[in-house]
Amino acid sequence: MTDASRRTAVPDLSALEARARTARPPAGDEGLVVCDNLVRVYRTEEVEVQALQGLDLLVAEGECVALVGASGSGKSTLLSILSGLDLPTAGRARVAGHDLLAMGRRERLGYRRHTVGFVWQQTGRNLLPYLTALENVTLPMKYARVPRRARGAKAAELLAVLGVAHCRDRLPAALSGGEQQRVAVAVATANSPRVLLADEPTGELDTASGEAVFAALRRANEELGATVLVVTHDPLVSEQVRRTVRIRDGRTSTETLREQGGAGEEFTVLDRAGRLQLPGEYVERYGLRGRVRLTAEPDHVGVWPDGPGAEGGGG
Ligand SMILES: Nc1ncnc2c1ncn2[C@@H]1O[C@H](COP(=O)(O)OP(=O)(O)OP(=O)(O)O)[C@@H](O)[C@H]1O
Repeated sequence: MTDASRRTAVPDLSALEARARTARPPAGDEGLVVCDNLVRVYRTEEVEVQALQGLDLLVAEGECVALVGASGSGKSTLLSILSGLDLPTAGRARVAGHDLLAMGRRERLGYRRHTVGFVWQQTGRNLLPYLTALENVTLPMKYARVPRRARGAKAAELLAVLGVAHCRDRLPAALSGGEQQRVAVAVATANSPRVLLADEPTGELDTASGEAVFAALRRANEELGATVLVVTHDPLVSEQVRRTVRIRDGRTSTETLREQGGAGEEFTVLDRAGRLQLPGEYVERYGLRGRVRLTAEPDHVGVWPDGPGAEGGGG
């Protein structure tokens, strides 16, 4: 088969682009967390910051996903939106059937109480300093009107599952940073949320404490059934989860999928409109600037630098 005939045997690029634009996953197979072209613009009097610039993300129920990316790439902004604390400027965000852009006050309160749990990086932000570990864990259940006896039993069980039963009657000030974060995971999972969000939960900890906190997040995922999204700069965390999503300039750019104990395979994310971000390393290596030439091959798409003799010069 000649190169030319090979090229005509596959759909041309505009057909592929049109197909990607209209592609929608079948109803009911959407994933527990769905972000579609999510935009968040912060406006102050002097500046406008586009923290999220059309971010797409699909997370299935039961996954444990690490979100990584350079400082300022939009990770915390995404987590704030998913937690129901912040509102996106445009796009679509659904979590467990809740439309995060359209929720009223009551639904938002219920969402934050029952559907999502949150662990912050700063240990002091997660726990009330004047309550013991056990009391901290029972508090969200009190707001959710769980009967008193059931609250105590569930809180004690959670602390045991997360390896901090010995901390139950101590105030946060009498706990190590790692213990405080594990108690924070217990607080965040007290009302059995479908989704547990954690923003750099091991960021302030030494390696051993970080490992213990990550083990607690894993337990929340594997034993308590929460879908976990964890923002992290910690390779210890990102290398131990099956799926790591990299955010670059307010968009999901690459994903690494890893089989247990194995090396990861990196994928680039294609959004629903057919757009993708080439890794900076490839852009540099092949001198890709401004316009590039695309070729539709039978089993792949080639990207070529524009310019004389470009095709065949490396793509
Ligand atoms: N309240 C705000 N007002 C204005 N700009 C903001 C606000 N919050 C975040 N930003 C900006 O939005 C962009 C994304 O910030 P974000 O905190 O989401 O990034 P990040 O990836 O979590 O960074 P880091 O890893 O440093 O925590 C940054 O440029 C930041 O300065």
